[in-house]
Amino acid sequence: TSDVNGLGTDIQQHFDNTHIIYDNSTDTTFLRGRLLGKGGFARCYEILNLNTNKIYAGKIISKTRISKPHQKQKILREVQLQKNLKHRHVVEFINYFEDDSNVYIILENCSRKSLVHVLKHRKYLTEPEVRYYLRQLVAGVEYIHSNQIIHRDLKLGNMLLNNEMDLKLADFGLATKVDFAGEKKMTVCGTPNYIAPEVLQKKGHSFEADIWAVGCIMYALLVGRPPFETTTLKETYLRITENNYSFPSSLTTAAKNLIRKCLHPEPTSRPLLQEILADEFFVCGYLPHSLSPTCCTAMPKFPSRYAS
Ligand SMILES: CC[C@@H]1C(=O)N(C)c2cnc(-c3ccc[nH]3)nc2N1C1CCCC1
Repeated sequence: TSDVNGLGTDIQQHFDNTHIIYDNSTDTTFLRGRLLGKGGFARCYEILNLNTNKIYAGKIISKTRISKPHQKQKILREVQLQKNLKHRHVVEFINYFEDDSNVYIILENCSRKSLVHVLKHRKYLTEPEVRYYLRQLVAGVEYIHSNQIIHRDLKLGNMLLNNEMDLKLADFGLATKVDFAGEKKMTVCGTPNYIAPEVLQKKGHSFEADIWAVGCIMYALLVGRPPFETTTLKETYLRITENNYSFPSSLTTAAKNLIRKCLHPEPTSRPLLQEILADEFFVCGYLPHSLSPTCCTAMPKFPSRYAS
């Protein structure tokens, strides 16, 4: 490809001019780049804004896939929930527009993908790394909860990393807005990955369901697999309702204690987000304020004075 707009061929490499996307609401032209993956109805691509030469991530949903009104409503709800959120650890919503064939959701690019990819390379992470990621996750969840939003699908695949290794909370496809204090949601339309017992049992759920997921995420990062994973969904759901999980001996007491608190079967007995950050696990261990990108593929060596 020729060097268009002085971008340099290193960036141009993923884009060709056979897929031009035009947003007439902002008179912006994009080039569609490489496929990043699929999420629900959407096919996700890297896209290049030709007006600014900036790269974004685009969720492109064919209108044939959302022909039924409730399917279109679901997309519009996701956009409604995400568009007003502005926080360092929540994926930035850039724009939403349509053309005759597709609906487009333009989002911040997170070039280092998700913690799923990190764990694929690393198997499991060191405690300092888990503190680093969890602190940012909790900050992002604190922000959305303060905006009366429950994410309801916190999982490694929705914890994305930008080029600077900042964690960004993604995918509000199962999220919901709490309309009044004390409101309990009775259903989720979709299947959360780290689903809390009260959601499974349809006993009414709220913000505490996200705390349960934080506990599952912490376990998965330290152990390399989720706490309730089995070969069948039915068996996994049985273990969740029975609160049946165990720790490998490799985990420290502080880590086990915090996970246990987050995975309490009684939602109101789980810690608040502020209490998680004040927990012994965070306070009595090294919390790096930055992480090298090499941590995506290789175990870091922290200065020995910061043992664990
Ligand atoms: C667009 C959907 C989703 C997402 O929400 N964002 C913000 C995102 C950003 N950059 C990326 C990205 C990956 C590699 C470079 N950028 N990916 C994102 N994803 C992925 C795409 C496939 C599954 C989830």
